Amino acid sequence: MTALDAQVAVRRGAFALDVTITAQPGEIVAVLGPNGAGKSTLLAVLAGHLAPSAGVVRVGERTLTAVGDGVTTAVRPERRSVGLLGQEPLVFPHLSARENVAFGPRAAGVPAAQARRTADEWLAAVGLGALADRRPDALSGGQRQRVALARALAAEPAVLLLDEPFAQLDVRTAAELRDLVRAQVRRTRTSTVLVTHDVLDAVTLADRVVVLHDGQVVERGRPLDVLTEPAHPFTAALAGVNLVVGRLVREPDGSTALAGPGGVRVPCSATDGTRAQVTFSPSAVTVGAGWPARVVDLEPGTTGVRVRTTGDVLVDLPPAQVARLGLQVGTELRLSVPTEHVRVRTLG
Ligand SMILES: Nc1ncnc2c1ncn2[C@@H]1O[C@H](COP(=O)(O)OP(=O)(O)OP(=O)(O)O)[C@@H](O)[C@H]1O
Repeated sequence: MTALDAQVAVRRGAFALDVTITAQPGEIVAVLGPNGAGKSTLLAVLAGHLAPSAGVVRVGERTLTAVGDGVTTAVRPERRSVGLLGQEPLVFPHLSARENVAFGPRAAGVPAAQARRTADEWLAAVGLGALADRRPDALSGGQRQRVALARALAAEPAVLLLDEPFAQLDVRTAAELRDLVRAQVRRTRTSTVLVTHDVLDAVTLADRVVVLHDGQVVERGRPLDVLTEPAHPFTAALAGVNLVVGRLVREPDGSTALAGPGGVRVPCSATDGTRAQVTFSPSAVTVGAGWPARVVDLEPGTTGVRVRTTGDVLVDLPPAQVARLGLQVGTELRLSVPTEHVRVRTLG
């Protein structure tokens, strides 16, 4: 099996995508980003549906796409050994599950009986051995997605592209399918790129993540590292932590704090004078003393009430405390965070 190695630039009016991405055999690399970040554009280039303005897509020794220096290589999508699993299962409605999965091997010239056997093995591998004769409309959404996964992998692609494949599934089915994808990608050692909005996909599946924002890579690394110490507001929001960028200042009592927008002052142990960012959990914020803030909105949180305050700082509070403080939009309050809950990164 071979690794994916791509360097892609796309210019489309005001939008510019610049990404380098690699995926080793059996590795799952998640591409995270908000709407319009360029995730689908990247997948379209990897799949061969879109020519980049410049760049190279290689799978092992094979060059699938090369644009630049007057050279253009563009291997057609069906010849790239790239499989795709999207939100909607890619299955033929008029074919049985077995015929759907056998389609790839048949198209590659495998004799019918052997292709059927391969299909049955794949259907067993995705837990659908007993349903091989059913057509897609007699299967549940999760089962159809299993057929689509089996179909994509039965063609033995070097690279698998996953485009939010769990988005339409209920929580339980999505969890089962994640397990299945992980197991099969590892078993077949397929280099895999997973595009998703969902942080759960990144933490449960990805070996590495690449975060895209406005077409640019704003961070990359192991999911745990990126989510523990996010460097970009989008990733901080995904990780459920506050991120404040500002300047480190000395307080009258000699301690150091980060002075951020909207009067936010987060105590932290660092040397003053430089630009820095701090991250801290909404549940670490205490109400009573500290910087002056105002309630911007309140919404139900997973463990209580999530209060958004000026400076875009989120505070998670138990409902009883919200009631006791009489919090509503516009209420003025003072906030603080114990230094030990604050991570500081100087920005130079
Ligand atoms: N066919 C197209 N023609 C022109 N511009 C396009 C086209 N498709 C996408 N765009 C633009 O390219 C940019 C990137 O879009 P893309 O669909 O790659 O983002 P995305 O990260 O996949 O977003 P989403 O999560 O909403 O699918 C956006 O500014 C979008 O408006």
